[in-house]
Amino acid sequence: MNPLFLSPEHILQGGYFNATLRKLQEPNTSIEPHNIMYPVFLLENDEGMQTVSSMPNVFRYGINKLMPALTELVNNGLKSILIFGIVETLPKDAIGSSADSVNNPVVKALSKIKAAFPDLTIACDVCLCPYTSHGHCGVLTEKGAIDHAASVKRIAEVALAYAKAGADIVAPSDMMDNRIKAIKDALIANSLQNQVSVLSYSCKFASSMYGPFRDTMKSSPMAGDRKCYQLPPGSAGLAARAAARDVAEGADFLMVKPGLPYLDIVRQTKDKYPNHPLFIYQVSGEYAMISRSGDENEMESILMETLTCMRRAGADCIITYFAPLILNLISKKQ
Ligand SMILES: NCc1[nH]cc(CCC(=O)O)c1CC(=O)O
Ligand SMILES: [Zn+2]
Ligand SMILES: [Zn+2]
Repeated sequence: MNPLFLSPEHILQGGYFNATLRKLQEPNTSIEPHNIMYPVFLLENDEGMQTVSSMPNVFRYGINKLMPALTELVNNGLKSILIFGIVETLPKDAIGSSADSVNNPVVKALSKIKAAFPDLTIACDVCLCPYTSHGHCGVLTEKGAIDHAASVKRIAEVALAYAKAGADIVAPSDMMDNRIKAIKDALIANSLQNQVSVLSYSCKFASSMYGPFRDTMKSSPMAGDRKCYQLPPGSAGLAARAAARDVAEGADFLMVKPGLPYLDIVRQTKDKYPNHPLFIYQVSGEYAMISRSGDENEMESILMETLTCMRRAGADCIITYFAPLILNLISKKQ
C-alpha cells in the first residue's frame, strides 16, 4: 500500500514530465513546412510593391518583386503558395472577365513561378469578386440575386484557365453551389484531372474577420453582403452538408475558414472525412488579432500554440500570412 494513497491510474503527470514525453502526448500536431501554405497577393504592375496598411508585414507584389521574395522563402522551406490576383487598370465588369483574361496577373505569372520553383506547389484562389464591378463572388441576375448557372459556368472557366496556365491546385472560394463538379468536369474534358487538384473552400463562413483582406484586394461588395452564399457562422449543419456535397462532387481537399473560432467545424469535418486532407484558412482578421498580441516573444508563442491547436482539431495544412515567420521559427528550432 503506498503511504500517500495515490491511485496509479489517476496520476497523469508521470507521463509528461519532459519535452520528449510531451511531444509523444501531442500526436499529429507538429508544424512542418508542408503543413503551411502562404497566400500571395499579385499585382498587375510587374514592378509594383505595396504595403498593406491593415496587415503588417504583408505586401502586394508585382511578379518581378515576388520572385526574389519567393526565392528567400523557398530556400527557407516554403512548400506551397495560394495566389490572389489584384487588378488596378484591367476592367471590372458584371461577369468578372478579367479573372481569366490573357492579361490577368495570375494567368501571366504562373509559368514564370513554375519554371523558377519547380518544387513549389502553386494554388490559385478562384473567385469573381476581385474582378466584378459589383464585387460579388458570382454573377448576378437583374434583381441582384445570384445567377446560379452563370456563376458556376464562370467559376469553372476561371479555374480551367488557371489550370491550363500551370496551377497545381485550383481553390474556388466563391461558395456557389455545385461548382466543384463543374470544375472537375472541365478538368476532365481537358485531360487535366490528374495534374490539377481541387481545394474546395467547402466550409466558408460569412465572417466579419475578412475585413483586412477586402481592403487588400479592393474586393468588398458594392452593395449587400455575402450572407446568401457564405455560411451562417452558427450553422454546423450547413457546414456538414457543404462538406458532404463537395466530397460527393470530387473535391480533393476540404477547408474550414476562418480557423480559430471554427475548430469545432474542423473536428466535425475531419471525423467525417478522415481521408480528405483538411485545410484551415487563418484569415486576415485572425492575422490582425494575433499580430497585435503582446510583445514579439509572446506573439510568437500565441501563434505557435494556435497552429498546434488547429492541428489537434484535425487540420493538415494551415493557410497563413504568418508563413514567413513560421518558417523562421521552425528552422530556429532545429
Ligand atoms: N472570395 C473571397 C475571399 N477569398 C479569400 C477571402 C478571405 C481571406 C482573408 O480574410 O484572409 C475571401 C473573403 C471574402 O471577401 O469573402
Ligand atoms: Zn469572392
Ligand atoms: Zn477568394
